[in-house]
Amino acid sequence: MTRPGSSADLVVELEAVDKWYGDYHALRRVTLGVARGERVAICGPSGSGKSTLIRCVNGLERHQRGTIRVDGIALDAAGAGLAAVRRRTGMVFQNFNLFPHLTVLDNLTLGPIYAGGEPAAAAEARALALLDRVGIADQKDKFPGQISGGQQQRVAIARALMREPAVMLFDEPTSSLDPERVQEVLAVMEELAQAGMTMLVVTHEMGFMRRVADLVVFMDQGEIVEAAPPELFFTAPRTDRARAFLGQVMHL
Ligand SMILES: Nc1ncnc2c1ncn2[C@@H]1O[C@H](COP(=O)(O)OP(=O)(O)OP(=O)(O)O)[C@@H](O)[C@H]1O
Repeated sequence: MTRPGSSADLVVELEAVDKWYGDYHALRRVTLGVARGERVAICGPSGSGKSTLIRCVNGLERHQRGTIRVDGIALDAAGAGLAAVRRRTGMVFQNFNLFPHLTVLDNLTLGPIYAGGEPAAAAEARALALLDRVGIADQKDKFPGQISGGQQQRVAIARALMREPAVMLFDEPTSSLDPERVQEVLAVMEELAQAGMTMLVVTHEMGFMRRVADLVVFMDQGEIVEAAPPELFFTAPRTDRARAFLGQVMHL
C-alpha cells in the first residue's frame, strides 16, 4: 500500500519525486511505496507518466527532485547508486528488447558471464532452469526472430530474473502482443506473483490487476490521483478523473 513514513519493509520507495523533460512536468510530487512481496499495478491515460515513473525507479530516466530508494539504496537526482539499483531491478519492456543476433540461451547468459563474471557453466544452468520455469527451455537455441512475441517476452522475463532482482518492473509487457499471446505472458507473471516476487507493473490488463494486484495506482497528468486495492478502485473510484478513465477502458 502507499504508506509514506510507515515502517513496512519497502523495496521501492518514492518520496515527493518530480521529473521534467525540458519544461514539461512529467512527474509531480509522486510518493509511493512497494513492500516486499507486494504487487502494485499502475494504470492511467496515455501520457500520464506511467512509463516515466517506472523508468525512474531503475534510473533509465533521472528524476530532478525527491528521493527514490530501491532495496534501501538511494538513487539520488545526480545518479549515485545507479549501478547498485540496476543490479537489484529486473526490467521487462513492451518491445522485449532482446539481442536479435544471440540465441535465447545466450540472451540470458551474456550479462552474467561478461558483465557479472559468473562462470559460464553456472550461468547456463541458471538460465536453463529459468527458461524451464517460463515454459520455453525447448527454444533455447533459437534466435528471437524465430519465436513468437509471447515467447520472446517470456525470454525477456527469464533474462530479467537472471539478476535475482529484489523487484521486477514491467512496462506494458503485453501491449505489443497479438491477443492470443497475451495470456501466456500474464500466466508467467501470475506465477511470479504467487512465488512472492515484488512487482511494479504498468498495465492496461484489468483482469490481471483484479486477480494479482494488491494495490492499483491511478495516474493522470504526472500525479498519483488514487491508490487503492483493486476491489475498491474498480467498484468505487473516488475521483471524477478515475471514473472517466474507467468509463473509457471498461466501456461502463
Ligand atoms: N524523452 C522524453 N522527452 C520529452 N518528453 C517525454 C519523453 N518521454 C516522455 N515524454 C512525455 O512525458 C509524458 C509522460 O510520458 P510517459 O511515457 O511516461 O506516459 P505513459 O503514461 O507511460 O503513456 P503511454 O500509456 O502512452 O505509454 C508524455 O507527455 C510524453 O510525451
